[in-house]
Amino acid sequence: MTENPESKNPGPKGADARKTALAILQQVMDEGHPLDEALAGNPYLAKMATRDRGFTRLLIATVLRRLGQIDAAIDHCLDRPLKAKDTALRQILRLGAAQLLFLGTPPHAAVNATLEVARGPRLAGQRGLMNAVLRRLSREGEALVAEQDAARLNTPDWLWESWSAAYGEETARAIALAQLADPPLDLTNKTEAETRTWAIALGAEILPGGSLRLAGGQGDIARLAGYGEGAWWVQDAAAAVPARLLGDIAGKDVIDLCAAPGGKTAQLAAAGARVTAVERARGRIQRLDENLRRLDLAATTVCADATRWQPAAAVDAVLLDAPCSATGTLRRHPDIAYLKGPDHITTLIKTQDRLLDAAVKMLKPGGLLVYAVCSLQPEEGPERIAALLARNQDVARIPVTASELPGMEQTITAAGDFRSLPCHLPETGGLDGFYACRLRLR
Ligand SMILES: C[S@@+](CC[C@H](N)C(=O)[O-])C[C@H]1O[C@@H](n2cnc3c(N)ncnc32)[C@H](O)[C@@H]1O
Repeated sequence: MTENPESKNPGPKGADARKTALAILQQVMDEGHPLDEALAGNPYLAKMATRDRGFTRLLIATVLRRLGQIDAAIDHCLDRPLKAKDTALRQILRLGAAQLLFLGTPPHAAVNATLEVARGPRLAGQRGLMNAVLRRLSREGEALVAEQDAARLNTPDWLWESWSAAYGEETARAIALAQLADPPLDLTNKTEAETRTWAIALGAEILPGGSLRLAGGQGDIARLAGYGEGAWWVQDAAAAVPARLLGDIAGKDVIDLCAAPGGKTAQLAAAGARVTAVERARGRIQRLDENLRRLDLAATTVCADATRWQPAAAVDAVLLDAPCSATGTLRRHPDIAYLKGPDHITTLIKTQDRLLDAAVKMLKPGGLLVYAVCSLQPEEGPERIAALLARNQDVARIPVTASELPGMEQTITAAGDFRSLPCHLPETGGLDGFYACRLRLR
């Protein structure tokens, strides 16, 4: 097959993984549930053998990541378009196509197991069509895929247009292609001095910035060396940068706004700050507390809306990791491309502005604020900062310098902000798309 990052994967023998994949895909694509929630809420997935669970997840992720290519290939094999009401037929064909075109599943296994999913009276009349399309894909699929523009087809128009305008079409293409790959697993060490020790124990690569990188698909991370000891936590290498931009915070009072599940809270606490972590979602605060307990790190946690909450006294620094569209994390959350859209951004930027105004009010004179989002959309990043600087002359940007991010210099913008792209550090497996800006209250 052409330019496939996925390895040959025959999948399990029975149709159970495919049936589970179908149920989850329908929840996401037909009912609009976030993929993480659909995965977590599925009663069969947790009971599957590790290998079958891995295959099910990969199958769903491949359909979502390669949706444009898959749909174009299916449409090519149809004499007339599917009816809008034939949603189950469409999803089953997508699952079959993902196996045939991208997962290297042997054709007879992919076709037979996919048809098995369609057993039962409801889809009985459509099995002939499914069989014909899947068999045609197994014959012509490789040539079809070779002709396709993967970057453009798999990127919805709203993202393509936004990325092309913000970064240029060549970079938009590189971003789109980088988002197709299964992401690596990055870890942040609790103690910088132990980075090499844990890199050796885990067989991990040390990235610029100090994150440890393992291949993706590790399964249960609690089985990895160091988890039980609380030596590290999972955090993309780009997500680890914003907290570092606060510099030496040992002994300082730092507020972490929008804190759960606590990757950045852990960084701040491990750096020796007195941390107050503010999070609106009670369930997520519990997760944050559990994470800190495992890591043996301390922070004061507050369940509150950060746009209204104020500390008893102004602090030295605030880290605001604002809620955002998360379009920088499509390789981990490929559902976002289809569940979010420009309307969401319009709503999110109002919250981001309110959070920024609240965060500035928490600072002592001379205090630092780092604003971060895991979004590639300029409206949620530099445009929010431009708007803040225009309405509040008491804050000024403190540009990030190359000496602060050795080996990651390409992530520093002309204005001195941090802007990572999924196509950065390609030789090591890319980065999540993050934006961060550092400001000081005069
Ligand atoms: C991007 S996530 C934060 C990730 C976290 N900083 C980390 O590093 O692990 C955004 C978080 O903001 C929370 N949130 C959204 N709006 C909020 C608000 N108005 N006040 C406090 N928390 C909020 C969400 O519940 C979510 O947990």
